[in-house]
Amino acid sequence: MHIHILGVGNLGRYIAYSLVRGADRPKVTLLFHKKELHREWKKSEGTIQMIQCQMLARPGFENKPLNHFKVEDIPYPGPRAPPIKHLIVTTKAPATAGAVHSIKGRLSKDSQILFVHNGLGAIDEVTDKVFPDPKTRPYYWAGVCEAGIYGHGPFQVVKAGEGPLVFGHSGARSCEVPDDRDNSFDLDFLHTLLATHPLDARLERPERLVYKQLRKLVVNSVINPLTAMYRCKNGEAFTRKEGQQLRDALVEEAGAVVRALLATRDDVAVKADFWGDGLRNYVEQIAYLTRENKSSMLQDIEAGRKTEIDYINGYLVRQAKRLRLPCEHHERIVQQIKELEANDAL
Ligand SMILES: NC(=O)C1=CN([C@@H]2O[C@H](COP(=O)(O)OP(=O)(O)OC[C@H]3O[C@@H](n4cnc5c(N)ncnc54)[C@H](OP(=O)(O)O)[C@@H]3O)[C@@H](O)[C@H]2O)C=CC1
Ligand SMILES: CC(C)(CO)C(=O)C(=O)O
Repeated sequence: MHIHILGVGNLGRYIAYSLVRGADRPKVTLLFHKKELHREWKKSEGTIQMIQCQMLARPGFENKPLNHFKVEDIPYPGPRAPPIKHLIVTTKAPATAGAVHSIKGRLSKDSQILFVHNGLGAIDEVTDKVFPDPKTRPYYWAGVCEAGIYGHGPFQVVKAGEGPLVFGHSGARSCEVPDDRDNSFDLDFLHTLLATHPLDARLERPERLVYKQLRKLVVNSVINPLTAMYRCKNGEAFTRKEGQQLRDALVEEAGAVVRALLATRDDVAVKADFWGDGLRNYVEQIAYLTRENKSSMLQDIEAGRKTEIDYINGYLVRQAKRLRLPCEHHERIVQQIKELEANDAL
């Protein structure tokens, strides 16, 4: 088994490290899209290290760095780029379609792609811009990662929060439940992912995966922009007085859009999870459990990077427009975050 990783940032490094620590020990190749990565790779002496957060205070007790990786440039330097059979894409949502496009020539119907990113809509872009033809489209998997990972040193990542990687067969469009009879998946790839113990990878049926993606979308659509706007940790998103009404309105609007997206599903219990106090309490619980974290959106704003707002609140706004539902609070917050992006990038 040979797995390529596209998007060699925090999550990509964590997944690459976990794969070679897993029971199957696949060959793992990191795809480098810029020269700086080679410089950093040299500094780390060609190793990746994953440190458990609690071990940071105990130097000498960290996991050993691992050196079982190959690296390859994008574009491939040789005359004929070998095909990629198993790919894990861990770019941020806005970069995903462009990144996959840059290695399109190496992918085919025989390839398996696992996408792991926050938000929704990036897979739709890959389908539209890279693989519009279903006859040549790879088999898609999507994952929701509940662990918290941040960078520490050259190719060194810290696992700050435990959580599984929930994954399953994905449709070519977000929220689409793919045909169960499509069994063209690669059993070895599935087995390798499930055998990757540090990832705590859990396979879900497609409709359950969509449910998990939507729950995460709602959580991110409330916690991320509020923490970015108020420059606060996740815990404060629910404890501060300021913005209480806005927070409740965001939960309510997001719930209504998601319920409409699930309208064709006859699973009443699932739809009930996106109603009123239950949904609000769920978001509050995640804010509490991750209370010491800085959300990824706040981190992006602080670093002057583009955020994933278009794939989180922006996704909800686009769906609300299509379904003719009100979504003014999310629409406004998208604008506010874009203004912050523009100001902080100056
Ligand atoms: N870190 C975490 O704890 C978790 C992250 N996630 C989600 O996972 C996704 C990735 O997050 P994270 O790893 O933290 O983000 P990072 O920014 O650390 O990693 C993304 C990587 O993709 C690279 N990239 C950008 N464009 C391309 C391209 N065209 N080709 C190849 N690589 C490219 C980036 O490089 P460059 O520096 O050039 O931009 C960067 O190294 C996000 O959607 C995030 O929300 C989900 C759960 C947990
Ligand atoms: C769950 C949460 C809010 C944890 O920080 C997250 O996913 C993010 O920051 O993007």
